[in-house]
Amino acid sequence: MKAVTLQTLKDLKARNERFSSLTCYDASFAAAMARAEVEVILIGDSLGMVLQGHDSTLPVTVDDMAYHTAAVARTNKTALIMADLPFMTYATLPDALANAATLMRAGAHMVKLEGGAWLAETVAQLARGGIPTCVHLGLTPQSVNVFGGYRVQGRGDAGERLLADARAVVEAGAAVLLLECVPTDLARRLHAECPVPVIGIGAGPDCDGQVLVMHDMLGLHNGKPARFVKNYLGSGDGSIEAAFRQYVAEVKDGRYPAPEHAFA
Ligand SMILES: Nc1nc(=O)c2c([nH]1)NC[C@@H]1CN(c3ccc(C(=O)N[C@@H](CCC(=O)O)C(=O)O)cc3)CN21
Ligand SMILES: CC(C)C(=O)C(=O)O
Ligand SMILES: [Mg+2]
Repeated sequence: MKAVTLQTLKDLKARNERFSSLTCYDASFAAAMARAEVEVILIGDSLGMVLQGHDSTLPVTVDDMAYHTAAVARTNKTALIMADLPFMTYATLPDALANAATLMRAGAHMVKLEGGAWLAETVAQLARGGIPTCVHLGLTPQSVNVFGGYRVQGRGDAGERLLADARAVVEAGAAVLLLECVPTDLARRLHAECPVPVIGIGAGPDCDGQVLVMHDMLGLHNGKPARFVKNYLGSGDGSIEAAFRQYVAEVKDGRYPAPEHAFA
């Protein structure tokens, strides 16, 4: 696969073609994802839960994120590499710029931030400084204590507010949007009007890309998996690489996500 850039994602969107994304935190899995041609790798702050064993993403630091981003970037030279800015590391503009720079130096090609319209100035300043952003909307796990749990977001009036947030950050220069755990109809409406690529997780099929936490799609989770999770281990020859390949194929041909992976 040729190296994936933001332009690649724009070209795929223009042709209404789907692309795949998985979280990844280390060099060996990153190499397998290169072989399986996963287009976008996310070094997610979910590493606080799946690697470190915390019960939320809040304890994760920029140094944690830089360590895992560097490991991934050493062995995967083809995916577009996106890294999460962790909890409270972009609450002020100077912090956002300095912390995003740390992740870019570690090997990220773009950073992801959770929030809405209030991020507009941050997104604009990062873009001016040469750092593309993905804005994560809907179920933003860094706000789990505000939500009171990991629950579907954007039902009813909250859906209109989410659309307004999306418009504000795109206007400010967000390069990509990520929609987590929102009703399929809301994702469809946003996707229909959005000029930049939209990645979904638990947002139904009408997104440009899909993302899953790697551990989830390999069947490793503590307790009940979220509705959007599909286990790909056991695909093909049973290897981890075959699981990645099957996921990529199913995202591209629309078999994933099926209605049972989405919220009506
Ligand atoms: N392993 C893992 N997978 C993830 O997808 C993930 C993490 N960790 N850590 C950070 C966040 C937390 N996320 C979560 C966690 C739980 C649900 C969940 O259980 N959702 C319910 C929604 C119930 C409802 O409101 O109707 C579900 O049934 O899917 C969703 C996303 C997504 N992220
Ligand atoms: C669930 C995805 C979108 C994420 O932000 C993460 O893995 O941290
Ligand atoms: Mg995250």
